[in-house]
Amino acid sequence: MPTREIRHPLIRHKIGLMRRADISTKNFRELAQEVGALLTYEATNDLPLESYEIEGWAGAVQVEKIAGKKITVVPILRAGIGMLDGVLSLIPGAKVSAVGVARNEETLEAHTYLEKLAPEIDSRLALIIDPMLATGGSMVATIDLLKKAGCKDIRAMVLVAAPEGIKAVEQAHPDVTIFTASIDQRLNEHGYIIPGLGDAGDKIFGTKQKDA
Ligand SMILES: O=P(O)(O)OC[C@H]1O[C@H](OP(=O)(O)OP(=O)(O)O)[C@H](O)[C@@H]1O
Ligand SMILES: O=c1cc[nH]c(=O)[nH]1
Ligand SMILES: [Mg+2]
Repeated sequence: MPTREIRHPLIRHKIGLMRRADISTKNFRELAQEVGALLTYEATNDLPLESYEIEGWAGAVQVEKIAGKKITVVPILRAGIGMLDGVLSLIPGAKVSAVGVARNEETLEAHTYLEKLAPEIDSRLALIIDPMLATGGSMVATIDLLKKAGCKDIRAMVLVAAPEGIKAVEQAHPDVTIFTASIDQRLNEHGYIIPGLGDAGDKIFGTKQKDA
């Protein structure tokens, strides 16, 4: 399914702030959660609703609720944790499935080191969150393992995506829609997104190196 770049003014504004080289850990963290929430709003736009009746202040009233779908949010550790509270602020009852994937900084290959999935994951909508989609290796590995566990409806939310990563995910998993706040220009020779955000995990956890 085609990747969706959400060009909402609030998102454009917040991503702009996140690109500053001198941004503080506090501000980067806050903005990652806020953009995570805004992407969640878009990524859940088509969830089916069902009507039911309640007793309102003026008598019986028809209201709506999300029909049937149970949701699991899947942060790709560690940087994905930086968007988790933003997503849960809109879907507070969602179960969280933690997936640990680390990218080898030399080979850029993704290595999965943790898989702690929610129960009945095969009947849940899975919302994967990770700030960065670079080569796409981490995202493809995560979608692979969710599909192996039986997930059928998988969506991915990333703050910034490189065209290379989008292509890799679309080729490996054409049924998965990517929601992103920005499609950036390219990857550099170290596999970092240009203009990008630098190392999102380091910025969220305060382990940022000077030149990252
Ligand atoms: O698309 P890819 O080329 O796989 O790169 C993107 C991945 O790299 C970063 O994580 P990293 O491996 O640095 O781990 P971290 O979250 O612990 O910082 C980022 O958060 C993505 O998970
Ligand atoms: O640009 C990038 C690429 C991978 N991981 C990051 O944190 N940033
Ligand atoms: Mg990192």
